[in-house]
Amino acid sequence: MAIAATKTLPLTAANSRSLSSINSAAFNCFRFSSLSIQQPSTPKSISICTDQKPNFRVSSSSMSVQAPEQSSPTSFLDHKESGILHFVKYHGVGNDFILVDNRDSMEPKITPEQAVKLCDRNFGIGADGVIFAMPGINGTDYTMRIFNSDGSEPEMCGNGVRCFARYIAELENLNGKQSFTVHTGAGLIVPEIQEDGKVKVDMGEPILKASDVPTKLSPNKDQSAVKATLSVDGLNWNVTCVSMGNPHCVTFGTESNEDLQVDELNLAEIGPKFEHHVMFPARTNTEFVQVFSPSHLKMRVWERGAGATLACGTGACAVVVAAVLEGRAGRNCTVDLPGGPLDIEWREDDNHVYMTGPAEVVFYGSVPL
Ligand SMILES: N[C@@H](CCC[C@H](N)C(=O)O)C(=O)O
Repeated sequence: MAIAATKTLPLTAANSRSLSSINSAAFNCFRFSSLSIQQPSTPKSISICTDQKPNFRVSSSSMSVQAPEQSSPTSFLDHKESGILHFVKYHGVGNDFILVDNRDSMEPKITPEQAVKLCDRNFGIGADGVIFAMPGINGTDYTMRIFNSDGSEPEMCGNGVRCFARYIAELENLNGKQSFTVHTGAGLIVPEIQEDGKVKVDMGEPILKASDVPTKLSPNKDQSAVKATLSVDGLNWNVTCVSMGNPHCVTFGTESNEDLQVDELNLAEIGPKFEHHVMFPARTNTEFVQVFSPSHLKMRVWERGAGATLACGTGACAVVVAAVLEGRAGRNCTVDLPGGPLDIEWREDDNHVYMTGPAEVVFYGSVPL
């Protein structure tokens, strides 16, 4: 698949609509030729583009740059040529997604096969998944659907829904409203954009009933699979299975080694053995966890349909639920992931899990389909 415009294409201020009001990401703006894209500057080099004051800078001496023009009212996000997919790439602590404006249809603009190609890190844009912003159903403001990088469709994505919230805030004038409702395969999810730009998400209640996670592991008396034994290649792992709408298998260690050193794990070798284990009929995401203190955990993740990623939001939620159920941590934790930390609270009064973390634009682009 030919990528027409990705990270390297020229930029225009015409596409800089309302960025300053919606996030802290800094953008350098360029204009030459008819192709357009925005690209974040280095984090310390702040150049915010607004419709009022276009501000152009060039990072490469080989680029030919025209004088700044007044921004047109047409946004980059409003372009709708047929056969071209406009997207914005976001990441949430390193878990990266291609966001697609699908608000005019309940049919995803690309197929799972196209998603696999776009997610390819060598031959495509590169991402852990593709997320579609769709019209709301059942009285919700929006619907979020996602394809994993292998083309499978999960029920939910925690880092993805934070990116989704920031994307919606960029696409629409929310009139000061910072919170909205999102229908997902995991039910109702409610993100709220905070003043510092981070997004706090009501992730709903965890599902603990083993058959609903789903896992075939023998359930405890209360139907949960907490501190169950999972045999992988002759090694007995202690696992707790939690669904946050999507399935998670959380482990703090094996029978012979209760305290994992997560950096020592060969994820690429053991991850797929958990993902495709016969005990998980819908496959599973797996979190390997190290406990620093009752409020500070560290995890690495092998995701269903995406492999080793830098972060998993639903996974971090499942980890805190499992840690509480196993008596290893309290209900408020910081979870360190390879891409950065997330704050997770499993609230006692409503049984909901709340996740707080960042979501950032990486770049804007277009690709022929
Ligand atoms: N990274 C996501 C989870 C994405 C879905 C997952 N791979 C699955 O198949 O369940 C997150 O941040 O939650």
